[in-house]
Amino acid sequence: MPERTRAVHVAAAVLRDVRGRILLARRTAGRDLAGLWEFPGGKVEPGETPAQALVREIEEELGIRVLAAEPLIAVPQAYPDKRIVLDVFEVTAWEGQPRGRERQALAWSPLEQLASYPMPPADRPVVAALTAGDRYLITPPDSERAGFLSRLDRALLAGVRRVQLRVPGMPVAALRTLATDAAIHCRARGAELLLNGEPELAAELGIGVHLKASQLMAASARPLPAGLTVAASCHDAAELAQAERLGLDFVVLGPVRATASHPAAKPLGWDGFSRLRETVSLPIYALGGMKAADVALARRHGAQGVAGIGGVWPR
Ligand SMILES: Nc1nc2c([nH]c(=O)n2[C@@H]2O[C@H](COP(=O)(O)OP(=O)(O)OP(=O)(O)O)[C@@H](O)[C@H]2O)c(=O)[nH]1
Ligand SMILES: [Mg+2]
Repeated sequence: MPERTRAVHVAAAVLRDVRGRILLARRTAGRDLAGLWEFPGGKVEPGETPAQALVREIEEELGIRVLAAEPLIAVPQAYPDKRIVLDVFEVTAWEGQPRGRERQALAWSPLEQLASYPMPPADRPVVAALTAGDRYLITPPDSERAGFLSRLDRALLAGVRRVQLRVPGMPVAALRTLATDAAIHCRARGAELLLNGEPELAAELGIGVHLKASQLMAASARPLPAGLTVAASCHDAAELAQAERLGLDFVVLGPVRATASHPAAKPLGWDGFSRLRETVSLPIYALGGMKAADVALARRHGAQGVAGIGGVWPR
């Protein structure tokens, strides 16, 4: 595939019924990716904005009129024969009753069953945006224990659903105690805790693990059983490919911007982030100079959201 093939821009809709279920449509025979389930929508035509294409496609495919929609996530994805940007909107108001006007099957899926529908690769980050947290908090290296747990509680109250406990150099006994306490606080708020770099201790405690890039590249299989989250730090296409091959749940990719903590690393920028994002279908958090206020910007480049130490914690 030529490096600079222009991406096909696709507008697609998340429609929710009164029970919060999400509408999926099945791609009909004879088209690419036939039989897979997708978010209804289609290609943006010349002269149209993505929002206009959304309204037209949803009318054509479902016979309803979109009245209001907000951007959710735009996923750049490379397929063997083309590149697309899957630009997904949350439709917040519409008129009419959806029906398959192109003989496509429709299904209303509860959020927790979305991931069980076979979908195209570009849809995995969309499902993750609908079901997983938009911020991935990484603990500061000097986490002092008492102060740390109350700070963690504040973050959980602010809606954080994923936390990585990273305390370089802490002796394993102290780390076990801190991780146990942090896991209890996270669980109480429906959040998950991942332990940086210590798969054995994570398995013992029944929590997830976050692998360093070197551990990722040395691994030949997921270090934890299914049901426990495995994530990793990635910086390039080779690390992303390895994470996808091992079936990891998500990764962080960066640095997107220059950071004081890693002054030597060359920043990817958002364009660099997008070009790497499209090579895999893993959910990815953007790392490096991120603030909580950058979530929407990150999602416009196909990230689930932002990961970070300083800027992402509530003050
Ligand atoms: N609508 C839609 N398209 C998706 C999704 N995921 C995904 O990879 N795509 C890809 O986006 C591209 C455009 O979708 P489409 O075939 O619906 O385009 P369209 O409605 O304009 O139809 P047409 O070209 O058959 O007339 C296809 O290559 C499709 O495989 C998704 O969730 N929804
Ligand atoms: Mg379509």
